[in-house]
Amino acid sequence: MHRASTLIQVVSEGDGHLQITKKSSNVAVKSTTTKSSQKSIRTITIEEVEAANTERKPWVAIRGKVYDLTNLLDKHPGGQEMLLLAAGRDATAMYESMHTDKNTKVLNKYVIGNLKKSNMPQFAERSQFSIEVEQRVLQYFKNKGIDPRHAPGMVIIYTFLGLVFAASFLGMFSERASQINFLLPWFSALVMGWCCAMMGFYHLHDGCHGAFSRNPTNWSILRRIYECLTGLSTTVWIYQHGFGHHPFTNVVGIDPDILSADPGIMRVHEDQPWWDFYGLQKYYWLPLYSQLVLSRKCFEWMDVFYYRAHKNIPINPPTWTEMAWGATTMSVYVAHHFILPLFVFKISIIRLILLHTISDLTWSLYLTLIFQASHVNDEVAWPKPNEDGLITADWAKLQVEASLDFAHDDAMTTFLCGSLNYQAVHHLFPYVCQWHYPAIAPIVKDACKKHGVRYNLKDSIWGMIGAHIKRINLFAEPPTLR
Ligand code: HEM
Repeated sequence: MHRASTLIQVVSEGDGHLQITKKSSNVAVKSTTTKSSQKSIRTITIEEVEAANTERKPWVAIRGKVYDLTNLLDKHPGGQEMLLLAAGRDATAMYESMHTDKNTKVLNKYVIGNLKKSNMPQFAERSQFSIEVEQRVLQYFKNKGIDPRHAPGMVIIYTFLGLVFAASFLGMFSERASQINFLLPWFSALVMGWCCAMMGFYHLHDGCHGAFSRNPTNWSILRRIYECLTGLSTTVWIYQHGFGHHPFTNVVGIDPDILSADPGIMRVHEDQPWWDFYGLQKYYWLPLYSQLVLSRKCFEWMDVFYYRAHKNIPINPPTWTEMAWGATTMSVYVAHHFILPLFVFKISIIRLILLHTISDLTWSLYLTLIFQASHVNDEVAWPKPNEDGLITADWAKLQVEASLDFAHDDAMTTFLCGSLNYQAVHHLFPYVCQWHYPAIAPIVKDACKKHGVRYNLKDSIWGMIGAHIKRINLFAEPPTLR
């Protein structure tokens, strides 16, 4: 949960003095101190932090301070890999959404300086709502005597999806399946697409958020299973989703999950300038959503190895371990997705391409509709930083208000959406296992009611999809006509 303290910006002055500016939601206090009175503190630029993004020099900036994580690498309870992915950037919002004050006390041992100026938006001080909702949710787990990540029942779902994958794979490619019914391989391709989307909600989501058990090895196992079976990179997903979308939900031009670049593929917010082709978005959004998986399969490894960035998010140089994992999981994927069907099951290349296409289209549409619709609609908030890069509301409030929940208490919808119908709860507590969302949602809703935070909720999934289509159609009109 969010652990914001007073914002501190330290700006080095040419005369050897440090100018320290403290900002809170209501006050701005200025004080000046000399370098000699703060011997260990030096001013570090964001460019220096960005260059320190490797195992040999892993720095990170959080709330105006810069930390050297070298001595934390082997001790981090969340594992070395996660720290190395986060290094070389201002990771304030991501760090605060996953850690507590207790963790920050440990982190303070590694401070090496003050950040001159961040290049990422900063959120306002923590509100009473943020403090209370966290305390009450953690108290719930304390009363139950369980860790928020503890949910052994998830293994049943992971295994079930693995079995569906195996069955649909055989249905798509084995000779026996087409002998049973000539339509069976095509139906199996649809099931395979659904299953891959579901593995995105379960294996990928839980593994990358570290939301299943406290053991980073288990997170890694989930990630590698997903990569082997689907051919997609979980590393890119951690950058896009974990370091981009979650900390900066719905911030136009910053949240990489929302199609809001200029010129972007779609226009979903008034701050995006108008281009004539947006007039056609009410026709092309569906085909656009349907190609997501294919384009990711084709291009995302280039983001890691060639561009070293995914949209606006810099990607760190991959470690040897990461490269070895990438090579292994991709080999497994190519072996079972292409070599086995072509050379063992002896199906034609055209048939292989058609079956994969059906599977990928189903997968893309299922996944994209759910994650786009729950953030892109008229009901949610669209936080906007001011000229100083400050977002004046607190992070926790905006996480709730920038999400649209749907179909609470419908267990089947919860299963089919990987609990993302509890989107606000997921955003507030990304490290809590999804198994617990239905139980903690009433606590969150009650805290929202008490503190006047808007909780957006639709009765059914169709209500949410309807709200999404309405927004797409609205922004397909030139601004002057609306
Ligand atoms: C900016 C990047 C990060 C920094 C600087 C950081 C730092 C820390 C620190 C200092 C601690 C306390 C260590 C201790 O008590 O000895 C901690 C704990 C932890 N971190 Fe991180 N971390 C980062 C990213 C992550 C990520 C991306 C994850 C997982 C996805 C993660 C998962 C954890 C977990 C599970 C704990 C234990 C929490 C607990 O005490 O209950 N961390 N981290």
